Amino acid sequence: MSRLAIKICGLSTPDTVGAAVRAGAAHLGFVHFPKSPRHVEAEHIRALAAPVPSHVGRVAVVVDPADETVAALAATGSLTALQLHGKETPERAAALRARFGIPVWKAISVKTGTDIAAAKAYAGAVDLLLFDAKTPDGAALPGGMGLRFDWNLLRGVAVPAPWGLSGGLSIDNVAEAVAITRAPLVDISSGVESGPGIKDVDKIIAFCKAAEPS
Ligand SMILES: O=C(O)c1ccccc1N[C@@H]1O[C@H](COP(=O)(O)O)[C@@H](O)[C@H]1O
Repeated sequence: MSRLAIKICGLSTPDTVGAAVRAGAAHLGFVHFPKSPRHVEAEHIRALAAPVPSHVGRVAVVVDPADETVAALAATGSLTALQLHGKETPERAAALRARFGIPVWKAISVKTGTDIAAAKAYAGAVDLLLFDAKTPDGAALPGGMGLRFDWNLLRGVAVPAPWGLSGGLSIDNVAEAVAITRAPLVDISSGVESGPGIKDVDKIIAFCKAAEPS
């Protein structure tokens, strides 16, 4: 069985980037969405990503971005993937991938099994599907709120693309989440924070240990 991939998302400081790399994260996430307490500008992403070893992915998280927004992020030359976390259609996701030549991850907001089945429409259009909990109507953010969905919805499901699990993961529940879903990748943001947008080095280390014990 291949190693579980871990993505630590919402990083905004050099020390927490370094901690995530040393703890064994396969991907680092940088949120580019002004409403988020984790928002970082494109130039800040460039600086944060500069010392990151090339084997560690650098993912920009965006929400229904305009082409100009993606162009500015792509121009940093720092990204290994673009995570679309809004209401982007398969056609829009495919168009961004084709125009900017960056692999695209699509977050799928999940409340029911129907949401998981609907992800099929993105197969072939994106490089990875990320199942995340649906946030309530009118919520300030479409992710990063520490909400989880019923992981049993993914039990035994043959997902038609590379995929990952996010939403409400924590040091205490990640092993159970992986045991139920068999997710090949886990993604966490608020569960390794001491306050909104404040990443905690000790929690990052503990999460990586809990996700991949031994
Ligand atoms: O973290 C944010 O602020 C954010 C803003 C806009 C879209 C997505 C965001 N975060 C993503 O949400 C999931 C789950 O986060 P959590 O672990 O439940 O806090 C994760 O993929 C983040 O990348």
